[in-house]
Amino acid sequence: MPTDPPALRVRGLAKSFGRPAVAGLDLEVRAGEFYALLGPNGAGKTTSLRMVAGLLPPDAGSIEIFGIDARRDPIGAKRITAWVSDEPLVYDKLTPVEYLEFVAGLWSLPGPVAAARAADLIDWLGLAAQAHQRCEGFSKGMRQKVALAGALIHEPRLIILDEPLTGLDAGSARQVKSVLLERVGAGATIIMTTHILEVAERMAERIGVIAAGRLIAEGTLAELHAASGARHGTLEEIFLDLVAGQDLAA
Ligand SMILES: Nc1ncnc2c1ncn2[C@@H]1O[C@H](COP(=O)(O)OP(=O)(O)OP(=O)(O)O)[C@@H](O)[C@H]1O
Repeated sequence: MPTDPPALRVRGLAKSFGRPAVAGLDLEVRAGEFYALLGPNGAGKTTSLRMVAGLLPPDAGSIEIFGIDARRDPIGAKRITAWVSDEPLVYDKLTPVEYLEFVAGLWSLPGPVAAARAADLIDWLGLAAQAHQRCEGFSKGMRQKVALAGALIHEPRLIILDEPLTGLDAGSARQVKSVLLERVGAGATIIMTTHILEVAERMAERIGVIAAGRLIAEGTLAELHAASGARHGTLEEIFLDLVAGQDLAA
């Protein structure tokens, strides 16, 4: 019986900026999974995900999104993928409602569908009070929420987020987390980088650890604990142990 393809399958992904940033990354994320990608600063997380999202050409390697070869068919891959950067880009002169209408138009969503989804996202992300104000006066956190709503409006199957909770206050972080969990509940797959280990620990089904452009460990929290030399089972202990081991091996 044929098996469904994974949400993401990356093999031998490489990118160098003079020196290697991503050095032969292999990564597989299952359909419907919430996957957190951790790693020290400069480990290659953002570079890897930018290549997956089609924003940066790889030097080598393959990327498949739900079985679509993203290098051969970038448009097909982008159609089912969302990318949310940690530097949100929204159009200052538009209001959140106008911005969502605009993005929905790019995806050719029927008007009533777009309006219903926009209303839900605005409500879930706590943007109702600003829904008709221009984005130009918004804080970084508010822009981040508008950008997230824009990325989700076409109901992508794979949602890739780079540090989505950085700079959000506790209330906004909770709203974003619950929207993400709602999407996973509805069948989407999420890959998220974070330095907030508690978020990875609580939300992700599996966690991958990248160091020096390679995946050095992967699994559930229990599996990572077993693979590390950490005595205690907190993700912080495990992460620091795994990364320290990598430094010695380098
Ligand atoms: N456009 C670029 N030009 C030159 N070097 C780059 C560029 N983008 C990334 N790099 C380098 O590639 C390496 C990996 O960077 P990347 O941003 O992918 O790491 P990261 O794991 O996301 O780090 P952080 O946790 O600090 O965001 C770093 O050494 C970085 O300086």
